[in-house]
Amino acid sequence: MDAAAHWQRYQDWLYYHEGLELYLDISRMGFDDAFVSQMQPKFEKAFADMEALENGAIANPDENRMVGHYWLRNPEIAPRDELKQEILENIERIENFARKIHGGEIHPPKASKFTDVLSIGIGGSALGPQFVSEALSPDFPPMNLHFIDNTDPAGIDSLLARIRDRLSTTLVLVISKSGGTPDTRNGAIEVQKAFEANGLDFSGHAVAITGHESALEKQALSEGWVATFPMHDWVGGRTSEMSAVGLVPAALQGIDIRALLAGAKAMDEATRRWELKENPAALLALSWYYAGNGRGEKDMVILPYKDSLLLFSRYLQQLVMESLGKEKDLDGNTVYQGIAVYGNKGSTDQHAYVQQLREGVPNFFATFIEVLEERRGTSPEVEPGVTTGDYLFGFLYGTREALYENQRDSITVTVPQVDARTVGALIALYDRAVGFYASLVNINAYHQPGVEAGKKAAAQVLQLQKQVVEILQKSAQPLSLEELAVRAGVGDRVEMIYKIVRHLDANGRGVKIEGNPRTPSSLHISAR
Ligand SMILES: O=P(O)(O)OC[C@H]1O[C@](O)(CO)[C@@H](O)[C@@H]1O
Repeated sequence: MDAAAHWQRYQDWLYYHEGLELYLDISRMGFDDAFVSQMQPKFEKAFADMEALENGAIANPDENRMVGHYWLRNPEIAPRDELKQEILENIERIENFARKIHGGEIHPPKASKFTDVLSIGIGGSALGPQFVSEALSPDFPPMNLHFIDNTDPAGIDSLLARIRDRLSTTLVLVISKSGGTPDTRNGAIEVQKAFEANGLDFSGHAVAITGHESALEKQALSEGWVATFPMHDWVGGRTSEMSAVGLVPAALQGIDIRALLAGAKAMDEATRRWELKENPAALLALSWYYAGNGRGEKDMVILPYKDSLLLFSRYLQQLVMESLGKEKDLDGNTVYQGIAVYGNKGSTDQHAYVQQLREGVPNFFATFIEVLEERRGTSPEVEPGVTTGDYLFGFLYGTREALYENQRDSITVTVPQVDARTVGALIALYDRAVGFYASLVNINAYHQPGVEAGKKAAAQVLQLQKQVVEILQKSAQPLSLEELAVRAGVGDRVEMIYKIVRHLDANGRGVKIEGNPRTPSSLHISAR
């Protein structure tokens, strides 16, 4: 294609949202008109599916649930009046809560004001708040926000060490839709113990954001925690940023949650259009389908050229991969769907993996995110007539060109600046695109059956660990791994038994291993 044809294609496919001043350019994806015509009927179905979903259909058939995150930013479209009222009241409650916390009206038991927020949650109960905080936190926020998003003891220690001096003025958010996720529960228990060890009453510091009647809600109510906020069963974890899950931490950090919701609402309106070219989420889904032949054959590399959008790829990783990574389609056929997502930020990645993107295995398509505003205020020159922002801009378009020259396709999303409205719009753009893509490939985007397998297997490992400890404590002499496995009734799982005793030994947990680690079969295991 020559330069004039490129320019024409750019104009033919350019999407622009006037209110949001957002551009979407898919002209560097190599599809042709025949492909678009062939996709048209699939899109008719995707638009119809989405309309039904927004109207309250059971869009998540496996869990028999409505999918209502779109109502959160536009309560007017909620299918029932009581839902609408509840959403509106919650937003007000969250704003009032943040105001009272900031003003000291709600304060810690032993101090006049909360200074810090510690958010404990994982997956959808962490990634949205982390992304939004990184993108939008003011330089000097009214409260510092910290996260525990793993059951990693060293990670918890490190965080607690950093806030030790301010524990007495730290507000703890425990965020879990199910209220039973072990990682989150463990974090909460350890933090509660840290409070107690410092003579502090945890319940006077703790807030629960969780589903109705979950174990977490019951605990919060019975222990008299500072507050509880609801997470509705019609909001999925990975699309919960605009529920209390995202809004409470954001409001506490001083982020304009009304603007976040307004940006998402404006994008939702745009992505309700049935004309493919007028619907940015449909254009994204079309591009993804084209890139990977509707089978996820190419990975999605997300490259925001802006430090504050660093966590966007991590946020999208869960949104896209947990939603689209499915073994079965809606008719029960085995399809192994999904799109792998990774990314970091430009131009930093230019000095890391862009080498492979340009010259290596062509198994991806890139998405550049461009922010027009360099910074608030003017930029000094680093060379005559050139700013650091010019370099960032040059690197983005240079990389886009270099990739295209080597037959690597890309999408470019351009936003005017990073603010609450644009971030809300970006979140809404991608969650709608995921919904459309799921319809195109006929899968349920709103469940995550695969996650359960790992959780069940982990529970079995912990059960086996208890058994191993008991057997060793009762045994008069050291046992070999094979003997231990047989006594535990799992003669075929010697390797797992080995991993368990090695873990216990390494952590001084009452197990001793003697012998040469190079030949595990020769080892002798005993209770310490
Ligand atoms: O909010 P919860 O119930 O603790 O779940 C956390 C995350 O765990 C998952 O269920 C996967 O294990 C995600 O879908 C979810 O976002």
